[in-house]
Amino acid sequence: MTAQGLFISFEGIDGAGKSTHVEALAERVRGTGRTVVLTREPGGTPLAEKLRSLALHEAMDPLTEALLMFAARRDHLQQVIEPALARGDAVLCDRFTDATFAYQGGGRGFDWQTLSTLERMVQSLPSVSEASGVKLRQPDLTLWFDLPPSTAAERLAGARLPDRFESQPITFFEAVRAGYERRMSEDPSRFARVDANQSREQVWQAVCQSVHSRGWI
Ligand SMILES: Nc1ncnc2c1ncn2[C@@H]1O[C@H](COP(=O)(O)OP(=O)(O)O)[C@@H](O)[C@H]1O
Ligand SMILES: Cc1cn([C@H]2C[C@H](O)[C@@H](COP(=O)(O)OP(=O)(O)O)O2)c(=O)[nH]c1=O
Repeated sequence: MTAQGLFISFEGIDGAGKSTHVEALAERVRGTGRTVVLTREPGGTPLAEKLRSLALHEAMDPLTEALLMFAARRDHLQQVIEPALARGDAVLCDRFTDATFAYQGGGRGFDWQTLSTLERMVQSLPSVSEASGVKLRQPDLTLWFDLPPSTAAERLAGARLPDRFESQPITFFEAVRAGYERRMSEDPSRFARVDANQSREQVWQAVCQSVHSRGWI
């Protein structure tokens, strides 16, 4: 019997504090004896990293942007995520599909239903039987680092050079945050909302608590 893989995604607006905790959580999960694959979206494969650099730096219309995100995801799923889960590894991913719904859907106002159609095309798993219907690859847990956009902007000021998304106004990030909220309401049990408006140590405790309560660390 193969061990079951574990898939955890990290989400939130830019500057919410996700990246600060990814490596530490990876270390905790490694401590349970699992191999950890630490990755990110858009990106995670040579092709997807090229698509990332286009999506983050070139001007384009919202449909092109959404298609690039899903094209990068498709390659990432096929080359990295699915093989890792099949081996029984833990995949820790800095952003996944919820970011597309939040940024392209919420932030850009791109059609939610079209994103759902693309999600089904890109993330469907081979069905075990016809009766079992189409299953989609989704994270086992999504840690949503929730922070008011004004606080995130303060944290990011001077921290790094802004890309096409990070240079957006606060109203854009309010809409992204609402996108995450909507996405969580559609599948609440998959999400743990982490109050990111606390000290690093308190946020870390909340992250550990969410993963520990599921028996994974
Ligand atoms: N709890 C916190 N309190 C204050 N600053 C923080 C906190 N967590 C992270 N930061 C800082 O905020 C900035 C953005 O954090 P980062 O982890 O890069 O965010 P993200 O990956 O979500 O964009 C970094 O400079 C980081 O050091
Ligand atoms: C995965 C994904 C990311 N994004 C955006 C969110 C971020 O602003 C940007 C890159 O994400 P991120 O890796 O968090 O940026 P950084 O390395 O600067 O912390 O891409 C989308 O718009 N849609 C998506 O589907």
